Amino acid sequence: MKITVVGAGAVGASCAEYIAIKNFASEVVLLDIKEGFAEGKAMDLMQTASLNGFDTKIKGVTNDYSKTANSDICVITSGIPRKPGMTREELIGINAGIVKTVSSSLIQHSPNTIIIVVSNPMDTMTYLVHKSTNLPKHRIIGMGGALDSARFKYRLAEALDAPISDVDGMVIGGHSDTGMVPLTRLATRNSVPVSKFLSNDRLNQVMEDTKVGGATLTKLLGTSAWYAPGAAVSGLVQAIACDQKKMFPCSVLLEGEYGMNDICIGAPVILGRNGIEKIVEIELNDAEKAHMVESAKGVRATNDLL
Ligand SMILES: NC(=O)c1ccc[n+]([C@@H]2O[C@H](COP(=O)([O-])OP(=O)(O)OC[C@H]3O[C@@H](n4cnc5c(N)ncnc54)[C@H](O)[C@@H]3O)[C@@H](O)[C@H]2O)c1
Ligand SMILES: O=C(O)C[C@H](O)C(=O)O
Repeated sequence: MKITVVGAGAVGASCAEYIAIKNFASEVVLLDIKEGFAEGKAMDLMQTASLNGFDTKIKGVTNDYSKTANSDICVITSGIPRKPGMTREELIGINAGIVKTVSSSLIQHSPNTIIIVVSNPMDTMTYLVHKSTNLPKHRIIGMGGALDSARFKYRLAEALDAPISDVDGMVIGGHSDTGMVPLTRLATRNSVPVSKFLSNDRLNQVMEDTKVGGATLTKLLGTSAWYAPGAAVSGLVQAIACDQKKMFPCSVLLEGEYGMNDICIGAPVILGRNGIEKIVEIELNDAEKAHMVESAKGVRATNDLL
């Protein structure tokens, strides 16, 4: 199993590290445009192999796509991150050009690859990859919902004063400060709806804290987060590589599902060796449906900027 990660910055390197530590891939190629940067990150990571007990070979290359040839999965993290006070949508001007060029170069060398898009604004970048390549829809996956759901579970566990392993929950919709749809109605602690333990006000607080999860970290760090994003990407990569048939909310091209067409937005999918093996349609109530419609409006407005 060969995996390429484009962008050896904070998220790309973290993602490569988690993939290696989980020890399911034979090779990870880390590619960056900055001379020597990916080579340095790869060497540093390889020097953790004996300490962390993995055999995955991590190779770094400067913009040489021939070294990515025949990758089973390619992850795109190249592009600029936001600074405090910015929205993800403001990154479109620079990141659209990068994502378009990078996806085309990847496909030239790995025509059968599955692409995972991470660069922001992620739903629009995923849509761009659909529009600018001829890859079938099941081979283009946007990562956002897996991260947002992890943050939702963190906030739920905090509110419940419970271990995170007791908590389950999912965030669908657009990966933006206003567009996320945390499904509080369906969240549980050991199969018991969380509304049994938390007031509506507390649940609303959890929902709002989840939606601004990325912005909160950006304010604290001065740039956007990387550990949880890297771990979330590695989870998707592992589900595909190991044919796990796991369910994650991912940005996926909808063709009628959730009453939407011609948009990439977060919805639950089953991930296995073929990429997106199924889009799961869950029954939403009227408020959740309205939330999804609003979320899609925001994503479409950003798509219109392409
Ligand atoms: N979808 C998500 O949930 C999620 C989570 C975190 C970050 N992100 C996004 O991921 C992107 C990367 O974030 P980061 O913190 O790793 O940024 P970073 O600046 O640390 O790393 C980005 C890397 O991309 C490289 N790069 C730029 N143009 C390139 C090109 N044409 N080819 C190859 N490499 C190129 C840069 O040299 C840099 O090393 C940002 O757009 C950020 O908003 C998305
Ligand atoms: O917040 C960001 O800009 C980065 C990423 O989308 C995140 O949610 O951490």
